[in-house]
Amino acid sequence: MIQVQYDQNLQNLYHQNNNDNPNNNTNASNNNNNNNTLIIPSPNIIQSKLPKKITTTKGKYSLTDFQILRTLGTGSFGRVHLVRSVHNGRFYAMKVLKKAQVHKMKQVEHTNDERRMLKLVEHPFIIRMWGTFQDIRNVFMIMDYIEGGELFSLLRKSGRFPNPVAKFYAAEVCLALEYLHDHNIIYRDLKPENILLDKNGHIKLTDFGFAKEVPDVTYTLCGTPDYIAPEVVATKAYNKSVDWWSFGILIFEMLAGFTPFCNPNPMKTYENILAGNVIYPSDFHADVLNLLKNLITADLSIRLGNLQGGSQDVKNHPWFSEVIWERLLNRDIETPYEPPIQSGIGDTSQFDRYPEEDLDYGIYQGEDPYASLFDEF
Ligand SMILES: Nc1ncnc2c1ncn2[C@@H]1O[C@H](COP(=O)(O)OP(=O)(O)OP(=O)(O)O)[C@@H](O)[C@H]1O
Repeated sequence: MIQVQYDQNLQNLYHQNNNDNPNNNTNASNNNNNNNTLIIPSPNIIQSKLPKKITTTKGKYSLTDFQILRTLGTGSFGRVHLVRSVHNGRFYAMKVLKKAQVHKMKQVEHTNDERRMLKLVEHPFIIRMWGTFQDIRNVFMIMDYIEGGELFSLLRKSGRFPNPVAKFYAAEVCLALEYLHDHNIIYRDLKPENILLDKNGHIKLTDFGFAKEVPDVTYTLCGTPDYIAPEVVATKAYNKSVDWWSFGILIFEMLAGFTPFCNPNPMKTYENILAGNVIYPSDFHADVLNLLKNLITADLSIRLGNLQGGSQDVKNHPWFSEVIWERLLNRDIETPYEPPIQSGIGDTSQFDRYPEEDLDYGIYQGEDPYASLFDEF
């Protein structure tokens, strides 16, 4: 395990004097008791809350605009490459999904959802997408290149994070989730692998492969076993509350170095989730213990984030009492860790090496049996 140096003081994140904090809710410790109203999902389909941007980047870019440099990560349906624009010399991440694989795994709808949502969301802690295109075999998404690597890698190198460091990352994730939920988007795949660190050490949520615009409830079983909420495992109707469950698992993992229901066999993991017994390490701070007990709970009438106060209940929890949310949102704070990278040169030192394979990109002639499925790309 490598010793990672953090700035644990995080002076800009926290108030020296709690009275200064406009968000400091002195009743915060009671928030679970006072607001324990379950938000009943509306049966009516409500209007999309996503911004109505008319700009479309379809057709604006093509493969010839980019030089492919190396693989940054692989996924179930393709891979993500570091690429360089031949026009402006800047680096981008290009996610490539194989149409045949996406179709075979019944992920066509999720892939179109991912494109649609990434095109529309705009938030400091969410990845930005610039454009998409396709050839006969693949669909391509061009995103900002986030040089600092995955939070997952930092966590594995560190073993676990000190309380203030975990709190910093959790607070930024909380703002990203709040934004998505305000726009009726459930993220559904929160985990350290999908949280990237930018060159300054701020988070960027990536991989919207399971994100969905859901005004009320949905049923699809998706996510990553260790992080899936019990109502999803039990194939019940669920809503945004599943992200707050995963948020609890994320905080637990950052502080403990492992997830609470982990088992090498995913079926056992699901059994553990349904049984719901969490053994908390004895060194967990009382505040975070209280927060986690109100996030990692199958009881939706007490799960924080799902109550009348929504995300505000989470932000007002005593564990977050020092956080100045406006400054955090403005990135006007010191981060606990700055990835050791040289900015602007496409430094990939924070990413694992993946075997490179022959690429079948850029073929436009021939039969494309999936052409009609990816119209928007
Ligand atoms: N914008 C980016 N900048 C830098 N690296 C990225 C970026 N997007 C993705 N990556 C890297 O590629 C990996 C895979 O990306 P992503 O999770 O989006 O692919 P996926 O095919 O949906 O994966 P999975 O099947 O695991 O869901 C990420 O974990 C990350 O390491």
